[in-house]
Amino acid sequence: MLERIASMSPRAAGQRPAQERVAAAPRRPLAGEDNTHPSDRVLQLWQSASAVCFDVDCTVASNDQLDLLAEWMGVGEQVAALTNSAMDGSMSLEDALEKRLEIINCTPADIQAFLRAHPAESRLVPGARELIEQLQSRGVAVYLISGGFRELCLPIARALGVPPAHLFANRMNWQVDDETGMPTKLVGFDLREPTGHQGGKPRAIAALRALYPYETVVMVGDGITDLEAVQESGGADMFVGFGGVVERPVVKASADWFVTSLDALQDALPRYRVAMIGSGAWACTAVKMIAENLRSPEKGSKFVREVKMYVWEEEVDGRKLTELINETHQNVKYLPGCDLGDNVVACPDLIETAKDAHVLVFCSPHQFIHRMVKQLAGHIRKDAIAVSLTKGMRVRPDGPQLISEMIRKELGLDCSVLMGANIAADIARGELSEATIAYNVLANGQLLQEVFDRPYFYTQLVPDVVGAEMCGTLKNIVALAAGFVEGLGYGPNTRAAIMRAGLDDMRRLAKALYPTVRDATFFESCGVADLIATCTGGRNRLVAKAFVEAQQAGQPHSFDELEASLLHGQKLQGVLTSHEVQEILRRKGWELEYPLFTAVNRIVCGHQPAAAIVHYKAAAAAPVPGTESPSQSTDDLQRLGAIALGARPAAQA
Ligand SMILES: NC(=O)C1=CN([C@@H]2O[C@H](COP(=O)(O)OP(=O)(O)OC[C@H]3O[C@@H](n4cnc5c(N)ncnc54)[C@H](O)[C@@H]3O)[C@@H](O)[C@H]2O)C=CC1
Ligand SMILES: O=C(CO)COP(=O)(O)O
Repeated sequence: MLERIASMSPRAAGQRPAQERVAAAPRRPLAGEDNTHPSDRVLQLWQSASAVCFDVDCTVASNDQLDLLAEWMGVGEQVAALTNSAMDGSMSLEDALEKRLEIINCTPADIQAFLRAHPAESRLVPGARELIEQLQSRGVAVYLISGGFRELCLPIARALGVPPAHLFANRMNWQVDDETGMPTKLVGFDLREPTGHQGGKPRAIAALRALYPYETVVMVGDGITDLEAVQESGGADMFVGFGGVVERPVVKASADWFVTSLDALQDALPRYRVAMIGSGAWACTAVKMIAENLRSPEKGSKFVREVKMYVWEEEVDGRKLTELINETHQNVKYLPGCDLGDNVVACPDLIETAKDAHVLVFCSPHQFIHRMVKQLAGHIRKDAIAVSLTKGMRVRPDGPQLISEMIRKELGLDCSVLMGANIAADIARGELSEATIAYNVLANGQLLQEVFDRPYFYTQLVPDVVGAEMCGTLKNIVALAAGFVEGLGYGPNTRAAIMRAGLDDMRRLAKALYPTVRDATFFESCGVADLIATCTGGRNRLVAKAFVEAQQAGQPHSFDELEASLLHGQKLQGVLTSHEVQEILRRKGWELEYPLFTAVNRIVCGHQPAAAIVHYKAAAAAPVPGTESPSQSTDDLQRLGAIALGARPAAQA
């Protein structure tokens, strides 16, 4: 991720959903060709722009500000003639600026009075603020590059939401009073600014490109100095001529695209497609929220209304599940009774679902993701972004691989995660819930907030993808422990003790495997809140409790049997995760360091009875039948409290 540097950095290349990137500039329009409609190539460049530079006077501000100041000072006509000469190219920019300042001859007090009398908000070109807002919300860097003066342009930048650091303009030179040290008289302008010279705009753009890896830069402006931006190497890739305030024939003839309204540029911005990969209880709840957002009129200019959902096809009551969903707008098997919305389209074809999407939401049980990702490779947009709602990991010979890592590696996409205290069925009913969106690229996290945030679903941004994902993954093991103690009939003290011990294992293991993980992440929704929600209301807890109760009733059932009978097709993640995590602990020789995780795994594997959970340290240290457990030394047992607790490992009892 590229962190924002003084709010100036672009998103990392390839991490922003946008149309396909094109590096080469479009050909110059032929004489007489109609450039008032964008060609495909021009549209492609506009939609893939990583930075857009706007001229100020007569482009985003509805007049030439120096002319307006001159009018205010009573020398309007003389100055306007010089302005037009410079914009048409019949006089050099330096000369025109110098001469105009000489005529205006103002003081700082005159400028302040002028700005008070002409508030910037009332001088914006219609649609300028909205266009800039839309570009910024898509992660496009916006700059103002003016041949005018900073003193006059700053209020315009502020009114447009463009940071001062994104404004390139000339600076007035002031004579300073020797007595007071205050500026008094205008004495020309600072010639060191590139914008004070012919060819200054392409130079300013080249300087930006040297700093940031912008692939496509577009210049928008009304004058000949704006057109220069594409005429020198290192400058912009495309020039949009703007004739909404003044129409200049040379500019119109040479622009790659000529518009008279900024709305035309906004209308041509790409609208993002969102696709959901998964159709279980949480996937359906999430797609319901997404669909609500995509239906709302305010989102219409930015997102495509329809959201495709990949459904693992199966038959329900003799009908295909996808057909049932598309007919009833409900997933009758995994989230019955919940209206997903008429803009959700169920699709049994994974590639068909994902191929056009700019935002790919992964929410399948973790054991299926690797196969899906392999299938998708080479069939998705290169500029898409991904977010994973899946809680789980994969273990490879060289160590663990989180789902977000897998997506990033196999598909080459930036992948954020959304994790939190989110029991699907409760949120589907509209009950208030919170989630953490953990991002690598801030702008992508912000875009995801627009996709997910609902009045009953608040998201918080956290820059710790691995930390959030480790929380979501590991808490499923603790939830099994919580189910065991509940099934055993223990009260709140014991349940809280188990949750605390689990949180401790979670935090230490996350940090041991990924040293960048932040402690603060454990206080977010993805951390302690999800732990509480899952340990008190989730499916892992439910099935673990039933596991104990079945044993106590003398009718033991395996986890697989209980999953099938209690969850009706929904998938338990905790048992698989317990095995995966234990494999990591075993390989690293860390089994005793994480006693709650190890004890849960011993119980899940049948090496310990469920009752051993309340002596989890002893249970973790007990020998595993048929193996040489490294945890059998007296020192280890004493250190872990096994002897102090007086516990006798079940296998030996
Ligand atoms: N249900 C919940 O409350 C929450 C679940 N999660 C996480 O979200 C992820 C997805 O869970 P849910 O949406 O709840 O799913 P689910 O457990 O309700 O449903 C299982 C899904 O897997 C699909 N499936 C079955 N066999 C498949 C196969 N061979 N290939 C591909 N798909 C297959 C089913 O069609 C179904 O859509 C999990 O990692 C879970 O931990 C996260 C937060 C809340
Ligand atoms: O992750 C969850 C809640 O945030 C759901 O957990 P379960 O899979 O145990 O239901």
